[in-house]
Amino acid sequence: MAEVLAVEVTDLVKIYRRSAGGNTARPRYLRAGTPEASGGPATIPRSSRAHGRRQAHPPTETKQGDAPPPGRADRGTQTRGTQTIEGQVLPGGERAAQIRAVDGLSLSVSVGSVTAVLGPNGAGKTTTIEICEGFRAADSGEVRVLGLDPIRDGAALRPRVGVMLQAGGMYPGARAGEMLRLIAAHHANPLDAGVLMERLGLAEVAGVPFRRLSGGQQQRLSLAMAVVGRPELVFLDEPTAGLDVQGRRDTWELIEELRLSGVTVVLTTHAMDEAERLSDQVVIVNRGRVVAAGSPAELTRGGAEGQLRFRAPVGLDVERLLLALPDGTTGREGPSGHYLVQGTVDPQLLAAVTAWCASNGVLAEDLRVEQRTLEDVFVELTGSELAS
Ligand SMILES: Nc1ncnc2c1ncn2[C@@H]1O[C@H](COP(=O)(O)OP(=O)(O)OP(=O)(O)O)[C@@H](O)[C@H]1O
Repeated sequence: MAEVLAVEVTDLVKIYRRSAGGNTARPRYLRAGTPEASGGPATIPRSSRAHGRRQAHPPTETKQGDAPPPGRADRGTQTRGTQTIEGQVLPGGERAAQIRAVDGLSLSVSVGSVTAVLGPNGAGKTTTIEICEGFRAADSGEVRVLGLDPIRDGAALRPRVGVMLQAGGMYPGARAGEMLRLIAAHHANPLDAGVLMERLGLAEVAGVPFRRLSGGQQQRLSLAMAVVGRPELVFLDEPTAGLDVQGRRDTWELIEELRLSGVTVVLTTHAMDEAERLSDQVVIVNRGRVVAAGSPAELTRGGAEGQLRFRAPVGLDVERLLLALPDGTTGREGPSGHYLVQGTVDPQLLAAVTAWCASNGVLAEDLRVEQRTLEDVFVELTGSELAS
């Protein structure tokens, strides 16, 4: 029997266009903000979160100077950060840059599963999620959410889908408890708002206006608003970013409960432990494309059977070390003074590494055998380190 998919994205492309004079339009949260997406009223966007939480869309890596000057080549392509940026001269001589934020991305999410979307900053995660939420239009590709088109069928999807944005969708002056009850009132069978506030450690700030909540409290409230309507599917964009230990735990427990009750969860995160612990499927995105997808076990099973790690003085000649090891063994230094050797880890490999160190006067400290981790896979595929 065919697997039932909650989200299906095929060959998605999203290009942001930036003219020299201005920014690309932000999503129209007034028309489709978090509460509205959950069946609530229209909402007011905030340009940024308090307490350092970043905007839904930070300034792009593009500078005005990236576009070629008039009279030279019309187009120039370069890669900056994680995105491809194409300079372009518009008719009339205005300079523009195009950023391929999403570049042929495909993924699918089974009903009742938890999917974690990982990727370096600027990889295209939020853009993809916002297209699935119906807040942004794609340039091309196919998106189906619960079998429907997120924009055309937005009205039908709103009561069924919960959304937690990175920013936006809140009335700054409304009290936390009022706001949650308001959203709950727009749903046929909501969770008890008071109980949910209690669960997420918000009971004591129920009477505090949104703008006076701490960053972590604002985030917990956003999560509560995404789930209060008992959605079938929730999109959570970095749900634990900036939360304290208790906040992370509360959020994880809630996500685990959602999964147990059959809710499909799609979340973005930079935290390895979160992805590993919560998700049935991990999707790694880099430069607007999916570079790997599978369960944490499937992703970490591939490649080397194991690895050796040790600490030693910075700048060892890893090439020479590898010449002394069995064929097929790979290795690198990174971060400085930390060495990784990957291959078939057996007593011979261990002996060869220690023999090479001994003959080169190197004291290998903290030498240990490890299994490949999700972070190793991530670094291999994207070349970037995840924040933990
Ligand atoms: N409104 C916009 N206008 C122009 N460029 C944008 C806009 N929104 C996003 N971008 C650019 O598109 C690319 C992908 O951004 P996106 O927010 O989807 O990445 P992300 O993977 O969610 O990153 P992060 O981990 O930092 O949240 C980045 O280069 C970003 O600067």
